[in-house]
Amino acid sequence: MCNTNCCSNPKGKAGTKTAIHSEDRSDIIPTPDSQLYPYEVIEEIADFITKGSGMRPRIGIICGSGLGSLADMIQDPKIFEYEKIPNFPVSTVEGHAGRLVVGTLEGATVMAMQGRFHFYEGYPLAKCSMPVRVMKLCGVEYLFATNAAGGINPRFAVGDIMLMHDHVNMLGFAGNSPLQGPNDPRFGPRFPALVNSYNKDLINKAIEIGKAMGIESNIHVGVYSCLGGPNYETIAELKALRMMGVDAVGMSTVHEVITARHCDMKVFAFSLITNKCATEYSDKKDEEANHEEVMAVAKNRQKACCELVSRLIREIHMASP
Ligand SMILES: O=P(O)(O)O[C@H]1O[C@H](CO)[C@@H](O)[C@H]1O
Ligand code: HPA
Repeated sequence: MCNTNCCSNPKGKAGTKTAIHSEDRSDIIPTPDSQLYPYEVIEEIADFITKGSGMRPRIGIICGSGLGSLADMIQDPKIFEYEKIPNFPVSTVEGHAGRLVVGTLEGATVMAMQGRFHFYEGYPLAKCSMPVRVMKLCGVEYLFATNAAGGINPRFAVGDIMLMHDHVNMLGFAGNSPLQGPNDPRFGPRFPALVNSYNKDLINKAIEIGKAMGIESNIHVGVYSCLGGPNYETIAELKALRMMGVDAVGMSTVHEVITARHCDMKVFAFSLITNKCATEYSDKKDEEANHEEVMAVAKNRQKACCELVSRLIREIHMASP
C-alpha cells in the first residue's frame, strides 16, 4: 500500500495508476527555489530580527537604488547586516548597502531594507521577495516599496516621483512569479487577486503631502513595469511598453508587491524618475540610461523622497498609533 497512507493505491503495482501524493511533487517543473524558504525558515529569520531588535515593526520599507537614506532617518536603529542574518541573501548592486534597519520613524515601529534583491543578480523571484514574508512574520502591516525608474511617460521629468497605482508584470508575462511552486496557505491563497494592490488611501494621502511640500507638479500617479534587466531597454521595447500604458520602467518592486498582497499587506510604492527613456530613434548619446546617473539623481532627490515617506508614516501612525 501507499507508504504515506494518503490513498489506497498499491505503490508501483503494474497496470495501476499511482496517485500523485501531495508530498511527492517530482511530477512538476522543478521549482526548488520557491521551497528554499518554507514558513518555518521565514519564521526563524523573523524571530532573529524581532528578538534581536526587541521590536515588532509595523511598517516595512524597501529602499530603491540610491535611496538608502530612507533608512538613515530611523531613530534608535538596530542594524542587521545581511551576512549576519541566517539564511539571508547578500546585496550585490551598487547603491544597495545590504543592511536591515529596525527602529522608529515618526513614532511608528519600522524596518527598512537598505538594499533589495534583483532577479538579474541571479536570485530567483521567490528569493528576491522572501524578505517581504519576513516582514509579515515580524508584524509588518504596510509595505512601502521604492525604486529608481526610467520615465516613459513624456510628461515625466527627471527627479519627479511617480506614485504607483498599478503595474505590468513583464516577468509574469514570461511565466515567472515569486509565488510559483506549491502554495503555503499560511502566507496566502493559491490565486491571489491583484486588482487594487496599491492602497488608494495612501496614494491620496501622498498626493496631499506632495501639495503640502509644494512639489505637486513633480508628483504623478502611474503604472510601473518590471523587466528582468540588467540591461536597460531597447527603443522598440520602450515603445511597446508605452503602448501598453506603462509610465515608468525598472527591474524590481513588482514581485515584492505580489508577495505582499499575497499575505495581505497594504502596499504603498513609488518610483523616483532617475532618467527619461527615449521612445524614438536618435543618435543622441545622452539618451542612454546608466546606473551612475540613476544613483546621482537618487542622491539629489533623497531629501524629497525622505520627507514624503516620513510624512506618510506619520499620518498612518497618527491615525492608528
Ligand atoms: O529598482 P531599484 O532597486 O531601485 O533599481 C533600479 O536601478 C537599477 C538600474 O540602474 C536597477 O536595479 C533598477 O531596478
Ligand atoms: N530602465 C530600467 N530600470 C531602471 C531605469 C531604466 O531606464 N532607470 C532606473 N532603473
